[in-house]
Amino acid sequence: MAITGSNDDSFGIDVIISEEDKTAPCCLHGPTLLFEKVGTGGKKGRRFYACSACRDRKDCNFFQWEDEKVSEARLSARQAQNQLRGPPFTHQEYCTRFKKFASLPLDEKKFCQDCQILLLPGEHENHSTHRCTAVTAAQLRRPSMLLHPLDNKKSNAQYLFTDHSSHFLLNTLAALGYRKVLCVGTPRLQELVKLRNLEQKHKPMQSLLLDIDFRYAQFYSQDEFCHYNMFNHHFFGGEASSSVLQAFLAESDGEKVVMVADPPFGGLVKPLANSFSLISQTWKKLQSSDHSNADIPMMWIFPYFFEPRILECLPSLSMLDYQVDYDNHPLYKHGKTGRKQSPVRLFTNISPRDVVLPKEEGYRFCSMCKRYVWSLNKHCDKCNICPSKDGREWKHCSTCEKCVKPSWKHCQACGRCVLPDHPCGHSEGKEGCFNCGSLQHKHKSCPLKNSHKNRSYRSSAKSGNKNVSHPPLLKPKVKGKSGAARRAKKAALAQ
Ligand SMILES: C[S@@+](CC[C@H](N)C(=O)[O-])C[C@H]1O[C@@H](n2cnc3c(N)ncnc32)[C@H](O)[C@@H]1O
Ligand SMILES: [Zn+2]
Ligand SMILES: [Zn+2]
Ligand SMILES: [Zn+2]
Ligand SMILES: [Zn+2]
Ligand SMILES: [Zn+2]
Ligand SMILES: [Zn+2]
Repeated sequence: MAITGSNDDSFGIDVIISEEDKTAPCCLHGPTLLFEKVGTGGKKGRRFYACSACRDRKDCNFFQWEDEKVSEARLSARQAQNQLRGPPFTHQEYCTRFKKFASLPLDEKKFCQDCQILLLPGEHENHSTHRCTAVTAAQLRRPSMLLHPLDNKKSNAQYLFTDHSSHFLLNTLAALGYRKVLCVGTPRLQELVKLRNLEQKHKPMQSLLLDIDFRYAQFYSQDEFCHYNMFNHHFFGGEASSSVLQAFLAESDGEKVVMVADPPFGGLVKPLANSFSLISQTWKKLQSSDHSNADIPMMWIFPYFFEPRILECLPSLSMLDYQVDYDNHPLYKHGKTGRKQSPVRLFTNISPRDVVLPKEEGYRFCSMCKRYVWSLNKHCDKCNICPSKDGREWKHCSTCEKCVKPSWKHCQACGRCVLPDHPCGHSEGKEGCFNCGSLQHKHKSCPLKNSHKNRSYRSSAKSGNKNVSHPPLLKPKVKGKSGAARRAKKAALAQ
């Protein structure tokens, strides 16, 4: 069953996060998530468990009704299958292999493209019909260049930062005084941290990569990489692995930690927010009491149209105008000619005024908003904000009393600004609020309309409230392609 939507037009699917539920069955990707079909008017359907990481049945077809009785035989068959399909080597074994590999003469250093593995001399024979390439010392330091990006759009979506964007991120974090970077799904950032240390020009920084892509275990020690699923906060290496994170989060000698996460864009916001909150809680417990209320400083990299959903889950974050560029993304690439603007932004709890966006790339400081904004994001005196989210210059509509996308026109029949070719009269019926996507209210009573900081998902999750129910932002009627991918495409192609 697909997670982001169903084939039934009138249903959406909500994920239920409960910190107390330790009974979720496991698939190859750790504990599954509990989902619930939600009909129009909030009518609840039968709940089921499905894979947290894969939103395509083809990648992981785990499915179990919540109230389904599973026989012992099926449980052990499942367990056996999970073990069978795991990685070929343990992390410890990969580390031993890496040491051997690093000491080989250059002409014996080979990487099998087909198997995505560094080969030891005795193994060349077995891979003789495969595409094998030589590996230089420089390449060994850039695994993200050596490994083939996993391009499974729905689950892995390994879109790698351009050098430009990753340098911007790293330099910004270094300038803010962070010395430890927790890289959640950001292998290229981890690489840069290590390369920067080699230059010996700056104070060294530490980094720890948490990623589901176990191929990275070939290149990093157990203190530098944990096989981790960010949708269920699952450490595949068990407690030994989660204690690596714990040790990393301790800030000895005043070395400040920052977390940078770049999840696959099709990912569900609520489970991600929950995992990041759990990381923050671990960090908090290690802090001296005077900081106990603050969260771990973080940057969550995600498309701008998820802003309401992210802020609903993690109200202490705010979205910055910086456009994150990717090397291998067909739409979000910084082109030499006719640059297509990336819809991907930074969501952070670091004070926006402190994150200096580069002037030479067209960002400026808005003294009213006290943050750096994109050149086309002009301050509106009536709204008293720099309103643009998508990088285009927005315009003020005095009837709606807010700034709207340049392509929108005010429609009297709908009573709001919409695209000129909208299905008139239907735009705010079943679909609820156009401001935040909620089905529970219309935009006029949207609590996020003027301030998005007054609702807290986190407090209810923390207090152990089992069924924290949220207005689904991921629109219910998603068919085929992932909703995020569709919206991303739509947003990137000018309306
Ligand atoms: C959009 S890419 C981000 C890569 C980043 N831009 C970089 O250049 O370093 C998503 C990353 O998250 C990882 N990933 C995907 N699903 C994951 C999961 N369930 N848990 C942890 N990591 C995951 C992928 O392997 C990939 O490294
Ligand atoms: Zn799975
Ligand atoms: Zn091979
Ligand atoms: Zn402004
Ligand atoms: Zn305005
Ligand atoms: Zn209007
Ligand atoms: Zn209309």
